Amino acid sequence: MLNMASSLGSATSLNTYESDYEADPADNTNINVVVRVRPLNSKEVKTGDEMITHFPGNGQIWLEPVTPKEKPKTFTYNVVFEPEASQEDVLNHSGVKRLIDMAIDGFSCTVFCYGQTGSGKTHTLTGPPHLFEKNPDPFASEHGLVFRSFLYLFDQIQNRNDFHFVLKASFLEIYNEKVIDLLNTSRKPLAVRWSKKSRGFFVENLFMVECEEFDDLLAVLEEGMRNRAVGRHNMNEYSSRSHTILTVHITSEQKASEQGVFISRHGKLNFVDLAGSEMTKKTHSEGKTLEEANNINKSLMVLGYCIASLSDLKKKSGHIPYRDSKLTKLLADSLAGNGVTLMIACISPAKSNMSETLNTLRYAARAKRIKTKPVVVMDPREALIVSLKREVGALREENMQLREFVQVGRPATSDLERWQGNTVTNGVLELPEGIDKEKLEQMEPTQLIETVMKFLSENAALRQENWELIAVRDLLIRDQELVCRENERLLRKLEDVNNVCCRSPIAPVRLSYSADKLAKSQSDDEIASAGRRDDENWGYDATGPNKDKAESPNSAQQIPDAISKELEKRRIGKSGRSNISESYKNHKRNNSWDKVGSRDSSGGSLKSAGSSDSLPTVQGKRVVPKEKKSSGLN
Ligand SMILES: Nc1ncnc2c1ncn2[C@@H]1O[C@H](COP(=O)(O)OP(=O)(O)OP(=O)(O)O)[C@@H](O)[C@H]1O
Repeated sequence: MLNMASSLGSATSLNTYESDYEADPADNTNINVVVRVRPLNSKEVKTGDEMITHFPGNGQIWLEPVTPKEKPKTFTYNVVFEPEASQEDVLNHSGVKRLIDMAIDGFSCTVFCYGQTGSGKTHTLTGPPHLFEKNPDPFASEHGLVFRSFLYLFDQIQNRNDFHFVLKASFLEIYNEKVIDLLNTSRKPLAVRWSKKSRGFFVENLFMVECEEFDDLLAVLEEGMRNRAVGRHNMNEYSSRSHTILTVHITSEQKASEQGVFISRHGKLNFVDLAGSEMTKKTHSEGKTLEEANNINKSLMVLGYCIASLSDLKKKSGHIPYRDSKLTKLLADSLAGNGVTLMIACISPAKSNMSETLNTLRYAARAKRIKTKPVVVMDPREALIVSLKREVGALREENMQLREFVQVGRPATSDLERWQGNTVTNGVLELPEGIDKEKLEQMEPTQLIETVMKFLSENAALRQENWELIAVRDLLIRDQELVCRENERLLRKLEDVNNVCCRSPIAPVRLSYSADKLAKSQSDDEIASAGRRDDENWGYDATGPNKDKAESPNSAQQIPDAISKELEKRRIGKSGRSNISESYKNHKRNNSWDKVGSRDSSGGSLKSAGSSDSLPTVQGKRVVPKEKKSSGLN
């Protein structure tokens, strides 16, 4: 494979290309441009034409200067395919596989071949025309990118078991500025119209063939290839006299819920074989061929203007003359819209074609600067609801985490199921019970607005609830810090008291035990329980002197004042804790959480959170989560 290594094998050019494709498709993406150089043809070899193309690697190509005074002209692209590159190399290294993957995911993708007449555009896309005559051999090594892409497409589709795919194909040509359906033998010109809905041009009444199997797609390719306009001129035996667009529409449906709700995406894969620009003097065109050549050159010129304007940032916001030709109308979306585009610039290596080759390389360099903004094609209503549901899902997740943090408890299982049943998994909308996709499509605009409004208000309510929960969480954190500080202070004091008591002859030895115990208790809960133990030890009830103190060896009267004071303070600490419980009681909720708390007797329930089923106060304000408003779609 002669110089393949220097271009294809050069990791930089390939890696650069592939990393471009791996970028987030939602970001602006440049049109990817690769160059394919055909070998010298027999005529050129016979006339002793020289090769002027050189391949230094890294996606570079340079052309020998015609005169010694001139400098060599160097261009850089994503990949350069040298004359020895095979059809399989083009499939594997042009980035077309990535394009097919994206089309399956719902993007609109286009591969187009550009170049002078006889430079190898048709050869690259479909292979030589004889492949489609009589009984085509499906295993011929000359099959081009389209055939190989179909195989790859079917392979990929078969690997995606969770999707249901519907493939439809159309094949048209633009011949002398008329759009002809290549799958309809009547050859009646079709109109190109603007669709308000899709905000793009489309061909009216274009025949679409549903393709269940690979053979169906192949049949479309063969039929179109047989019907397209081909002519003969001085530079090409089988010269395409028209631009052709073969489109595979890929509709994927993914099951989104057990209720039989599906989310559908509409990807598209266009293969555009442009007719070659020609110098009529060189091709010796006349009569019909001359008229064809003029039309071809005119539409390519408009395409050139569009590409030049789109690649120039200053002009991009201005007028782009898409409407000046049928070709640019139909390619508008691929060039600057929501699509992903790959341009294969085909060139001849011969010195005799130097000026055309230079033109093609300049054209390609300009196209490389164009950015598109790929988006997945989805029903706008579905897309809006998917994004709202995703937001609701995120808020609910946050809400649950916050509830757990403030120990309010998880929502009831039934609530959880209801929520989870309506979340968005892997970008897929799970529509609520009772609403199916068909219903959604039939919804009146007012009904749809109502639905969206419900989602919005639910989002707002959840957000509000989350804010309140955050406030409660912060309060609890502050409270916990205070209790900890109080703890430490008490421990220090108790140690002091212990020291004093140890020195005193009336001090009970057990005090040091209490102090040790307390030193171990870090949390406020432990303080409370340690307090109880001490109280028992001392025969002292936290709420007052023990009734049975007479029976106790350590009556209240025996407690030194300092210790009594400390214990009193401890009750303050305890009451600090119980203040929170009190405020929980004060703010008993009247929403579904109540039920959760009362129903759930496990660790996360309201009861376990301070033996109360109410919420705390924040700066004297009641913190009561808004009663959960159901959107009706949950
Ligand atoms: N990479 C290649 N390897 C071998 N032969 C090639 C290659 N590219 C082109 N050819 C041959 O060169 C000739 C012209 O190619 P092709 O018809 O594909 O050119 P084209 O650019 O489509 O021309 P036109 O614009 O006139 O339709 C064909 O015979 C084709 O088989």
